[in-house]
Amino acid sequence: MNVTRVGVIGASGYTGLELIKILLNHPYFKLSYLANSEGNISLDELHPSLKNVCDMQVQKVDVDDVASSCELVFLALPHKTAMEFVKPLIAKGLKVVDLSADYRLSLEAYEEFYTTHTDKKNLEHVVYGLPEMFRDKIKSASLVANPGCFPTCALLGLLPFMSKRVPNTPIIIDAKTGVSGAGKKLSDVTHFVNVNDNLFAYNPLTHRHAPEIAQKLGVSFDEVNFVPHLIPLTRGMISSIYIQVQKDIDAFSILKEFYKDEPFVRISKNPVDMKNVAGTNFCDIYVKQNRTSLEKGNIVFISSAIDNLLRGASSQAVVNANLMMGLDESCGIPNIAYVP
Ligand SMILES: NC(=O)C1=CN([C@@H]2O[C@H](COP(=O)(O)OP(=O)(O)OC[C@H]3O[C@@H](n4cnc5c(N)ncnc54)[C@H](OP(=O)(O)O)[C@@H]3O)[C@@H](O)[C@H]2O)C=CC1
Ligand SMILES: CC(=O)N[C@@H](CCC(=O)OP(=O)(O)O)C(=O)O
Repeated sequence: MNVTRVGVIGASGYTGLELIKILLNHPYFKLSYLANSEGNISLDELHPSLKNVCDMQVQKVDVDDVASSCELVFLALPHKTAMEFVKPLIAKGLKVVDLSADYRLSLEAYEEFYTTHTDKKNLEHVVYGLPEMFRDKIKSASLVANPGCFPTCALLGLLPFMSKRVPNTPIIIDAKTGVSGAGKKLSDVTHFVNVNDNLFAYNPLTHRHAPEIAQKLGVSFDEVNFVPHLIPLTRGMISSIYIQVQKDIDAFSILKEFYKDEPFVRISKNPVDMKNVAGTNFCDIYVKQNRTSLEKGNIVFISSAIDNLLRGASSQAVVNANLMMGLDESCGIPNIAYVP
């Protein structure tokens, strides 16, 4: 099997570090290029945890250097910055997995919830990188938009039940995330003193991930009631989801059948937790239906858990890269949780 040379731009960030850790152990990807905004620094100066593990240098990003060093590149960059690099990298024939939100939405929704799009051309052929939805398209994609962490967690919980949903009833997603979801930049909201011993909702019903969830479910933004909460832990995400479904369905059987061939979705008979997926690409899902029939149908409670930095970002990105390079999607992907 040929080895593919890969690069990470955004190597100093949280998802960049997770990418590096996975790629260093990957049997068919060779980490060949690392960059951040300033460069000229060794990887172990940026990430002391990698001392005596990897002695690579981190460069200031240069598109020609990326093109001569890699066949595939991961962009672990902030929104807006990512699309500035996608354009020239795709033009040079590289395959790109973009972890930012720049290519996840339609042009109209992106410009409403983010900013002006500067690379409309590549929006036309991008593939949304949720393998359970778009596996075949990902295999032939040159540009993959890696999903957001909340959308990954919510979509995997909701997808099995959308065909049974009572039309025009609300979809309610109450989600909790660890603080690493905000990236390494400092802010008052994510300051230790604000987060420690605390729990609060933010951007209720207006968060930028609601349109991403709605578009992939094929429903309107108004039907998705999404409220994220910040919780005082480093990594992990859990979504408590409520939807109304047709009467007389067997929710557990539907969930099991829907994911029976999926390597990275585990169905649980008990409510799921964050710890059992931390450090892995798994999404664990539990479902419970309310037996009391409403006039139109029953409420179903779905609980889904992921590691926001891995299934919500970096390990899902490497699964997508595996598919793009014709590899088994499980190749090099972490599957043993940080327990205890
Ligand atoms: N954290 C998470 O759980 C998730 C994050 N994402 C998305 O992934 C992307 C990365 O997130 P995250 O790792 O958390 O972010 P961080 O803030 O931790 O890291 C951002 C990285 O981007 C680099 N960077 C910023 N501007 C430039 C530039 N102009 N040129 C080169 N490098 C630059 C930074 O380098 P420097 O150190 O030099 O500033 C840093 O390496 C974002 O789009 C985020 O929304 C997606 C899903 C989950
Ligand atoms: C705690 C926290 O701030 N989390 C981020 C989600 C991070 C993520 O996955 O989203 P993107 O890839 O779309 O940036 C947020 O709520 O915006």
